[in-house]
Amino acid sequence: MTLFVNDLTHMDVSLYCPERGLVGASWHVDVVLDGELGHDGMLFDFGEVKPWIKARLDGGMDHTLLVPTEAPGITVIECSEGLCLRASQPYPLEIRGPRQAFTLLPWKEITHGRLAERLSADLMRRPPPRVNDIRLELRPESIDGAGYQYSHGLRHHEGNCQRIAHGHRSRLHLWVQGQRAPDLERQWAEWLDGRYLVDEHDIVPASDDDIRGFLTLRYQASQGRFYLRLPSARCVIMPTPTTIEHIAAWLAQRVAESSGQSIRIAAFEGIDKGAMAEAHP
Ligand SMILES: Nc1nc2c(c(=O)[nH]1)N=C([C@H](O)[C@H](O)COP(=O)(O)OP(=O)(O)OP(=O)(O)O)CN2
Repeated sequence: MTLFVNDLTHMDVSLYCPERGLVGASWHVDVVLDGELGHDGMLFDFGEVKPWIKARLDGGMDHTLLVPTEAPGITVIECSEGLCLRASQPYPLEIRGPRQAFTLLPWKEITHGRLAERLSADLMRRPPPRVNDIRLELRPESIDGAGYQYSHGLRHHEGNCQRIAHGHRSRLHLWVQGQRAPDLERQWAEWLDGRYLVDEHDIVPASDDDIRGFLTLRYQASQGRFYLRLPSARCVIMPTPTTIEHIAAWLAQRVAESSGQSIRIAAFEGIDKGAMAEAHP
């Protein structure tokens, strides 16, 4: 018997890409299970399959930085924080943090198809009773308008969002005088795409960095110590934590000031959730 659960949960990660650098990603998670029916006529109670798989993903790859360790220019070593990733292309980057904030993949590049195979195999290591195959699929959200892929970390978050390099692929909706403004949406999404969103309180003042055009961020959170150094040109600095509420309010204000118009915004954080804000020039 085959059971399926579409859109069981979402995965939000950042991945290191030798062509694009640090990139945020979000996927729908669809799952198919094969096995034998029990005396209750079920393969696996939907009420149990969902939390079982979500817990395995949340405790594993979700909200980690995915690192293709065979990609050119990558080194990963142990350090006092846990692991240290250094990359030389497309720009110099260093990220340090506790081990659980990284997923190391012995590959040259990361594709969501390959990740899904790996997750399916991980789930099958300890399958539930009567389940003899699990196939998981990671499905990018279909975004017909403007979208962008950003990375960030929330120092004050008690859960996995404290990890300094996790991210999202997000829609952006803007309204001017009650009408959606697709050109403006595209313009701002393009500007944000591939950026790291910085809370200015996390920046380590370092004059050398300023001169060389780099930013260093450092903070301590409940999972451990985090560190990130990357070119300032890849960053957008905000005066607040980069929660989606602050991103929405800050972006609405920037768009209003630059366009000279009153703006309403829906800023998504990954798939199907986010914050709304309004601003006036
Ligand atoms: N009110 C807010 N809550 C949370 C924010 C936020 O900005 N405002 N941000 C986060 C994290 O950044 C996180 O990356 C979001 O994680 P997500 O996976 O979307 O959250 P859940 O694990 O709760 O949801 P699932 O998609 O069901 O896994 C967290 N909270």
